[in-house]
Amino acid sequence: MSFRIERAVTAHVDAICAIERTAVQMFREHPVWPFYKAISIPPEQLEEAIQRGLVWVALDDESNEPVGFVWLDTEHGGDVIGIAEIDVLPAYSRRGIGAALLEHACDWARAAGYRRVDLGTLADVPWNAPFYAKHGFVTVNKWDAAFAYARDRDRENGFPDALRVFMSRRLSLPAADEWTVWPAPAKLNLFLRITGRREDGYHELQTVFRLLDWGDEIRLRTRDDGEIHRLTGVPGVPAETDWLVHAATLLRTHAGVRAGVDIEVEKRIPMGSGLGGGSSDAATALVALNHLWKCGLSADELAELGRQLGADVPVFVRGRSAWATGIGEHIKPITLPKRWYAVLDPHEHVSTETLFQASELTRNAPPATISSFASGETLENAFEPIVRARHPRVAAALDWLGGHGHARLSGSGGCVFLETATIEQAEAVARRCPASFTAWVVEGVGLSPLHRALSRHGATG
Ligand SMILES: C[C@@](CO)(OP(=O)(O)O)[C@H](O)COP(=O)(O)OP(=O)(O)OC[C@H]1O[C@@H](n2ccc(N)nc2=O)[C@H](O)[C@@H]1O
Ligand SMILES: Nc1ncnc2c1ncn2[C@@H]1O[C@H](COP(=O)(O)OP(=O)(O)O)[C@@H](O)[C@H]1O
Repeated sequence: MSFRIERAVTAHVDAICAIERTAVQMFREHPVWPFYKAISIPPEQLEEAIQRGLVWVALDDESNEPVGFVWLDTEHGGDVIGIAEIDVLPAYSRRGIGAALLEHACDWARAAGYRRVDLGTLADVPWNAPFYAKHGFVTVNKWDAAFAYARDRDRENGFPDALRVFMSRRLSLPAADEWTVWPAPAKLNLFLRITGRREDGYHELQTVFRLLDWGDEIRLRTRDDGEIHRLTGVPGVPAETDWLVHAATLLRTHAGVRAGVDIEVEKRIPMGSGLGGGSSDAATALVALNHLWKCGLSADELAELGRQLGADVPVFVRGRSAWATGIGEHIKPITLPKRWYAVLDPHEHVSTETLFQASELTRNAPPATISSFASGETLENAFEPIVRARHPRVAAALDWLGGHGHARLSGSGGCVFLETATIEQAEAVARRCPASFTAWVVEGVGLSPLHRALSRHGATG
């Protein structure tokens, strides 16, 4: 039997839950059984982890069905990542599938700049602690402050503490000629008002950019020959027009760099959706390559290069949820409460340029204030009436979501969203989403995942 490891997709959720249910039967005779019997993987949490690219499956090459999986957990924070779960169907054990999954996850974590992988397991089960020990994990003092988070979670779950052992494996940073992995987060515009038009046709606006803990994944590997190659790309976007390539080329020229780069992208942010995917990809290329190529450009210089690429690029370069004015380039970081979002994709490409040209667009709105936004008084999006009139599918998505709370359009659309105070509320809305739309749940963040990655990779900027 041969197998391959791939990123899990939403369609794998049921199979993964079934693998876990089958694998747990191996503990029937173990004192931990009453606990394991009572809990199982929450499918919604698994789906969110899959959408964030944190789950991989081992697929049987013949059946193409998952026979094992590994799930990483970023809750530890800083440069530490956790293994939330790893399971292989008992019928497929002793074929190296578990080891391959473990190595795959550790390789990804290393490329993403993580310096340590932690896990909690059972000391006395041969396929638990001894298996991890064979793969470079060492048992740590479980009372160490670094494991307080894991101990708390065990306590919340009622896991019998005496059976638990925590293990860690150190990871080295990728060498200069190895692949590195960088996030390109999406954004939502929590409101958008147009206050004027400049002589060059660009519009003066006010908006709040909320960065999300979800987005595209960019892989970069520097080259000595100065060439910029996009190896896997954005469907429907040729390399010559890809913002990633534009950003890399602009930085290389501006900073007089001799090196080049290989680029791969895993596109998750729908294009032309108002979630800023192209702009964020460009910002990630600028910020990550500034580090990898050792250009030494300041955040101001990078943001200015970003502005030359597009109005939305600077906020992603700065990496903070922000109040923005000008054409979107004057950015003031803003502290927003912890919130989740149910985001709906009506599968409608909306042209930003066409909307900005619409005759019915309100271009002379009075300026709003941060306090009018914070009080909930200013939450409108100037594009919404026009998008509603021109794009019935987006209107239908707004109407459906509006049945659950205050539905909003992001940027020029077509994605729409609803803000909630708890993850469960967002999940409850996403669960009921009609099949004609795609819904998912994302968390808003203050600091961009790109900048967290930059710190992990040892940069200060
Ligand atoms: C509407 C917003 C809100 O965040 O986002 P999206 O819906 O695109 O995500 C942005 O303002 C979009 O920014 P971005 O997508 O970077 O715009 P650009 O590529 O610079 O410009 C695309 C076109 O939109 C128009 N444009 C853009 C920004 C702006 N402040 N005034 C404009 O008039 C210009 O006609 C330009 O030709
Ligand atoms: N790396 C990229 N990712 C997404 N879109 C890109 C990229 N490079 C170029 N584009 C082009 O930019 C257009 C706008 O993309 P995007 O930023 O996703 O939308 P929006 O501005 O609505 O948030 C796409 O339709 C696509 O043609």
